[in-house]
Amino acid sequence: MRFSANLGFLWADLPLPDAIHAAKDHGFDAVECHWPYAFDPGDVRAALTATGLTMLGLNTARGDVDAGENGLSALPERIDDARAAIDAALAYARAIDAQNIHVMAGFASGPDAHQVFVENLRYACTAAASQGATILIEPLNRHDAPGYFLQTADQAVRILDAVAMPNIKLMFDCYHVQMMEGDLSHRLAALKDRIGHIQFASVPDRGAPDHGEVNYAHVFEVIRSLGYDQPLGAEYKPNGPTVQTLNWLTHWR
Ligand SMILES: O=C(O)[C@@H](O)C(=O)CO
Ligand SMILES: [Mg+2]
Repeated sequence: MRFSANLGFLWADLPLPDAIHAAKDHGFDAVECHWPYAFDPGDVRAALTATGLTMLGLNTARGDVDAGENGLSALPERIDDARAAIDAALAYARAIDAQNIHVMAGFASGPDAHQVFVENLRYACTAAASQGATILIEPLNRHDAPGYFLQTADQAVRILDAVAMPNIKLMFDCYHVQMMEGDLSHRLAALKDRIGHIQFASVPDRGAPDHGEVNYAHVFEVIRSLGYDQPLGAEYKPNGPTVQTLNWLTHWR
C-alpha cells in the first residue's frame, strides 16, 4: 500500500514546508493538507520539488472560523463568498500542482442548502476542469461536526448524481463513514468508481489506525483487492509526537 500524510494533523506543529520534508523522511509516498493558505505557495512548491512528493489535495477555506463556520458552499446567503473560496483554492492548487480540491459544505440543512451546494459544485467543477483538477466532497460525522450539511456517503452519492459532472468524486474517509453508516467493505466496493480519495483513522478516537473498532488490515486488503492503488490518506490525530505514532506505517507499507 502507499500512504499519504495528512499534514493538517500529522506534523501539524511544523510549518507546512517542514512538515512535507518530515513526511518524506519518515517514508510517506505523498502528502495532503487542509488549509495551506497561511504559507507561501512558492515555499510549499519548493518543498514538494525537493522531496519529490505530490500534494494530493487541499480544502476550500472554512469562512469565519471564529464564528464557527466550517465551509460555505451549502449556505444560501454566502454564494459569492463560497465561489471566492473555490477560486482561491483552485489558484493555490494550481500553484503547487495539487489535483484535488475538497469543497466544504458548511453548517446548513434543507432543500435550499442542497440546491445551493449542487450549483456551487457545478461552478467548482467547471473552473477545475480548465486546470485538469477534481472536486471532492466529504461527509463528516455528526459527533465531530454536528449540523454539517453533508453527513453520509448515501447523501454524497445523491449530490454527485445531481451535479452530474465528470470531475467530481467522493472523499471516502473511513473514519467518518464508520461513525455514521458502517459497512465499510460493501460501501467501498459499491462506491469504488465514485471515490476520488480515501482517508482513514481509528474509530472512535481518531488516532493511528492500529487500534479501535475498525480492523484496517482487513479494510486495506479490501481496497487493494478492488484495484484501488492511490495513496491512502493518514488523517488521524497523533496522541503525541507524530514520529512516535508511525509503527503502523512500517507494518503496512
Ligand atoms: O475528515 C476531515 O475532517 C477532513 O478530511 C476535512 O477535510 C475537513 O475537516
Ligand atoms: Mg477526512
